[in-house]
Amino acid sequence: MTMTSDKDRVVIFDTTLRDGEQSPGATMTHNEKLEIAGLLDDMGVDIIEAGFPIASEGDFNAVSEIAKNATNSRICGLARAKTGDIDRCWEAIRHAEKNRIHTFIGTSPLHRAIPNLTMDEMADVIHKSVTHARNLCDNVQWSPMDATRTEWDYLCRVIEIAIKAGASTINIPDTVGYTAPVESAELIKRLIETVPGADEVIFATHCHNDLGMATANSLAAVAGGARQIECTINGLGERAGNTALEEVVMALKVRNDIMPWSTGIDTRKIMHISRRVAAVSGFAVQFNKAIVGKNAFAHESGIHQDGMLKNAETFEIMRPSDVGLSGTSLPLGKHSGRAALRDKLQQFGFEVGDNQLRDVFVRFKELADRKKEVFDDDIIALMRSGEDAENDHLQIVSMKVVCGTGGPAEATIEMEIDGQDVSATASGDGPVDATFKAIREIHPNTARLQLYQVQAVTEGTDAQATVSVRLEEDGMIATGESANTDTVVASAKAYVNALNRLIIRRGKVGEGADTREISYKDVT
Ligand SMILES: CC(=O)SCCNC(=O)CCNC(=O)[C@H](O)C(C)(C)COP(=O)(O)OP(=O)(O)OC[C@H]1O[C@@H](n2cnc3c(N)ncnc32)[C@H](O)[C@@H]1OP(=O)(O)O
Ligand SMILES: CC(C)C(=O)C(=O)O
Repeated sequence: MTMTSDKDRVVIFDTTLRDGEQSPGATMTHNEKLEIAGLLDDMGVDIIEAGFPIASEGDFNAVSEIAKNATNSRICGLARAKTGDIDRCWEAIRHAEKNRIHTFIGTSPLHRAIPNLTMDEMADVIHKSVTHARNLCDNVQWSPMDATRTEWDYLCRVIEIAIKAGASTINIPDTVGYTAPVESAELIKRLIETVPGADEVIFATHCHNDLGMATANSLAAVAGGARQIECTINGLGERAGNTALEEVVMALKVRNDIMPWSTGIDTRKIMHISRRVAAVSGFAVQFNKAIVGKNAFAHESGIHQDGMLKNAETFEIMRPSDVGLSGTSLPLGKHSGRAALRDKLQQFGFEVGDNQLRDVFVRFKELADRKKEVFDDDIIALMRSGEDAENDHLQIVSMKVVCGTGGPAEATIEMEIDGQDVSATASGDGPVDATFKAIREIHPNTARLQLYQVQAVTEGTDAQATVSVRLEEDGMIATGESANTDTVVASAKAYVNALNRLIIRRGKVGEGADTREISYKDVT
């Protein structure tokens, strides 16, 4: 058993509802915020930054209600270095069992220029604002916004002022995602070594992902001595986003050997909250997003699928169940191999021998070359359309259909009949009618079309259509089915499948049952 002391514990501060909501277009409704806050509370987030109460009535109401409902998490509100902001924030969070005022001001030269304050004037504002917050709430966090572009001496000076005024958490924001891991670790380490009183407070890291380094910078800051990570679900946040909660939490769990710090997060709740945040914010998660992306536990290529079927550790460093997924997914596609195909067929109850597998695999690859993704239904349709294929009397070699406005459709079909190539061209009322007429020219018959049915079995414009055809001849019924991304091709194959079965039936009715001469047209 691993023993964890307080100094090894990393506090998770989630700001999905504040910085996350600042993403253009990510605004959440009151009830959605309450729902997400409930999920954060339930998954073990230590501190929820629920909003910026001065920003609007809506924000104030949401923060207030979240504060009243919280059961485990500490509820925090953001406030500028202004008495009015801080008072409003306190009003919203005061009913929480555990609360925090987070007040901030931009300390870098660029940000000092905005309110046009000298270094001394800003130092005074910081002293007054933190003191005011501390008089209201016994848990105050202070942030020098744009800390990573603030002069070293000034940064040390203002942090010391905030600590002396009563802040118990000092957050070091990399507001514009400018820092890099080595620098991030070094900055926190030097601040803790240099600033008087630093060892009595918790240092936090708040990173943005403008250069794609937010997760790395946050973990480096922890290595440097920070013990609070500010983050959001799915990495939602201003511009390129904030540090993703799921990434830092899982990194600390999976690589605890080199990053021996723990969090209180129940990681099995990650996937659910990720999906809910994506749904309510309208920000879909990119497919290849670490931990929560659709492909994070999916393997399409044959070598990987084969490895996964033999030992999941070959290509996965964490178990899907660790993040709340029921399992790995092995979607079939053009890069898949026989091992995964056989496994998928077995799941559907198809036990195939090596020869049949070889045959299905060839047709599967043909399909995968035409389709982006091969769905389960595609595989079932593929198996159905392949039944009896070896005994087929009539086989389509190629077909070309021209249709559109301004004239009847025309179909040219080339078929192989007992090793002989034959072709015919026919026109008809639409592409399917022309196709069936061309087939009838090649293989004349009196079979009546009883049923023609098209069904899209998979999604999208490249969906496979399954076509069913039922023929009746002298009281004998034969059905054929085929699936293809091209509905007309599926129709032709289904029709030919039905004819093939009819031919077999004719043979079975009795010797000489099929007395009609089958005339084939030679290829010209
Ligand atoms: C890096 C971050 O994420 S910081 C948080 C950013 N989040 C937000 O801004 C979302 C919520 N904000 C809002 O709803 C609005 O900006 C409000 C209500 C806070 C303020 O609205 P307005 O009064 O209309 O001001 P506006 O947004 O145009 O400008 C911000 C003002 O705050 C001042 N300001 C900015 N940061 C601070 C600070 N930490 N302390 C004191 N004043 C500040 C600016 O100098 C500017 O002042 P001015 O109006 O005297 O020029
Ligand atoms: C308010 C602060 C912490 C912030 O969001 C930032 O600097 O990015």
